[in-house]
Amino acid sequence: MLGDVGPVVLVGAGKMGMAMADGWLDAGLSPDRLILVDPNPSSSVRHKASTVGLTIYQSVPDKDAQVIVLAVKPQVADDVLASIKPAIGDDSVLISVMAGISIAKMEKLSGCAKVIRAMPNTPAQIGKGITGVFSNRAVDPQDRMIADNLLEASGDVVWLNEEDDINKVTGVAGSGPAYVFYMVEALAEAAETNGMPPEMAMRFARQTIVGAAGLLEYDNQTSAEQLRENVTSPNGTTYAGLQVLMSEDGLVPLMEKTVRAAVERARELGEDE
Ligand SMILES: NC(=O)C1=CN([C@@H]2O[C@H](COP(=O)(O)OP(=O)(O)OC[C@H]3O[C@@H](n4cnc5c(N)ncnc54)[C@H](O)[C@@H]3O)[C@@H](O)[C@H]2O)C=CC1
Ligand SMILES: O=C(O)[C@@H]1CCC=N1
Repeated sequence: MLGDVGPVVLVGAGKMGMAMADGWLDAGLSPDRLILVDPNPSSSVRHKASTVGLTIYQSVPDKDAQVIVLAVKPQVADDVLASIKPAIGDDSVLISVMAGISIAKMEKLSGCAKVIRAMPNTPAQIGKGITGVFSNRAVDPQDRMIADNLLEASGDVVWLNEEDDINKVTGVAGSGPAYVFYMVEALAEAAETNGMPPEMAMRFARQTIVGAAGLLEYDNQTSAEQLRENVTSPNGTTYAGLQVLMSEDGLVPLMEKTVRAAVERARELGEDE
């Protein structure tokens, strides 16, 4: 699927960058068309690169790239945007997955005309991510197709109407996997409080979330609400538990506060410009 794409320069071979790179390689991107740039790659990334035949560069090679993907922390955005200039040609497309950093800032500091903001999540690593995407006007249908090909290797892709929508996607889906992993931790902790040994508590909590997520995927015509109701016997145990979780100060207001905090932080990261 990605046989004709590249060269793709991935700047930042960290958790998100490598999650996407795994998807691209699985989708047929040739390792010699993927250029990793990271001055400080982890040992697992170095191992992966040598296994697959990828070269890791200290800085961006002085050669026009078709696509440059920025997956570094927003805090180093200024330096990194200035450093990618040697790889930018007239037709290069810059795709940033950095939370908060605006298109205007990226245009200004990198000099790249075609800029796309994308917000993926780490399930990209197994092709089950979802990515929100927004581009500037210079990005044409051909560029969008290339971006779609790359991003679809990570899972679903949703093009957004406004740049601020990226901040909303960040708070819901970019950060969302962490909320679910924390739910596993919380469920295990509650199991322990109710008398289960720690190892057994984590085993039951983790597999319960894995199983529930699997059911959402397998039974994708059935709403989450219906799947919940399928578990809930009248006046049974689930009903008793949900009375707490669905109460006025239960999960909905907590989740609203959680997502609001993440969305506001995404907006703040953009304001530090
Ligand atoms: N981790 C996640 O779930 C998600 C992260 N993001 C975004 O992805 C970006 C990266 O986040 P993570 O992968 O979690 O961070 P990370 O810390 O795992 O990776 C960042 C990588 O950038 C490298 N780096 C630092 N300075 C560099 C430079 N000058 N040139 C090239 N590489 C450099 C680091 O050595 C590191 O390997 C952030 O902007 C974040 O907002 C977006 C969606 C989800
Ligand atoms: O925590 C963060 O800032 C990044 C963006 C979305 C997920 N991780």
